[in-house]
Amino acid sequence: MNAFPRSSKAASVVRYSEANVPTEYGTFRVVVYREDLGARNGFHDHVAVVKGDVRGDDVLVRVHSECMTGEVLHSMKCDCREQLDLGLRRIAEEGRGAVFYLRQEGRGIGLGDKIRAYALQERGVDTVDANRMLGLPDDSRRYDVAAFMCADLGIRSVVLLTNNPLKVQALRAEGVPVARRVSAFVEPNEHNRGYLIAKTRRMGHHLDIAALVAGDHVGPIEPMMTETADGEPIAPDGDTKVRPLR
Ligand SMILES: Nc1nc2c(ncn2[C@@H]2O[C@H](COP(=O)(O)OP(=O)(O)OP(=O)(O)O)[C@@H](O)[C@H]2O)c(=O)[nH]1
Ligand SMILES: [Zn+2]
Repeated sequence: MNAFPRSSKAASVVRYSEANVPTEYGTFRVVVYREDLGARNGFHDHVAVVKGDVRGDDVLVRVHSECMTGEVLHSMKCDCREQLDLGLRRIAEEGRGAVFYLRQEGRGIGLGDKIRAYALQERGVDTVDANRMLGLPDDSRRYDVAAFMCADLGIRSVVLLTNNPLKVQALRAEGVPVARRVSAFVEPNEHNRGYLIAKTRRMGHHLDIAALVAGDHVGPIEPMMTETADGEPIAPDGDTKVRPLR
């Protein structure tokens, strides 16, 4: 049995229900993990969207945080919906992997405060400073539930689809072996370019900052990069299991 998660909060998570769900990317096993938030706060239903037999090593995983505006309203202020689609599509292509859909809207501050932050962003404040002006953390997300899901599903190590180095670190801190990172790059649009620049400059996201700032087409160079467990970039053909993004 896997040793992770390390955080004690995951003690309040149970595998609650599961069923097959057909999607436009094929059929996935949808497994709901219910997190008990205590008598006053109810619960969160987090979801593992699973393809194939994920027991073992080097499983392609997208750990995704809820974004109601992007995913439901098709807001163009962020890249969340396209990244969720990318995750499902890539995992369907691999025939094996999982998207963990975590209910931590707005990098953990919730929808109400994310929209307060958006109101500040309308006045020119970037995504990080908007949270700070509200007295809220830059990013208060937790990854213990993702670690719990990995252990429960028999995932021993992951190939993580993300641009966010903190996500890699946070998962490792929870004891999840991240074998390497694969870029979750999606093409920017006129509304989310500033947001992507802020995430790159201020949160260290692995994106092509020069092209973003210049307003150029952001090409597929960076998405073809992968990293070793130590964060060293390796050539895309260094590992044939994960194909470069298109
Ligand atoms: N507070 C705040 N949250 C935002 C803003 N824009 C998007 N979000 C939230 O940011 C989160 C993005 O989650 P992810 O796509 O999983 O992760 P990420 O940190 O962007 O890293 P990637 O794995 O590279 O996508 C979601 O919870 C969104 O609701 C914003 O301007 N302010
Ligand atoms: Zn979003």
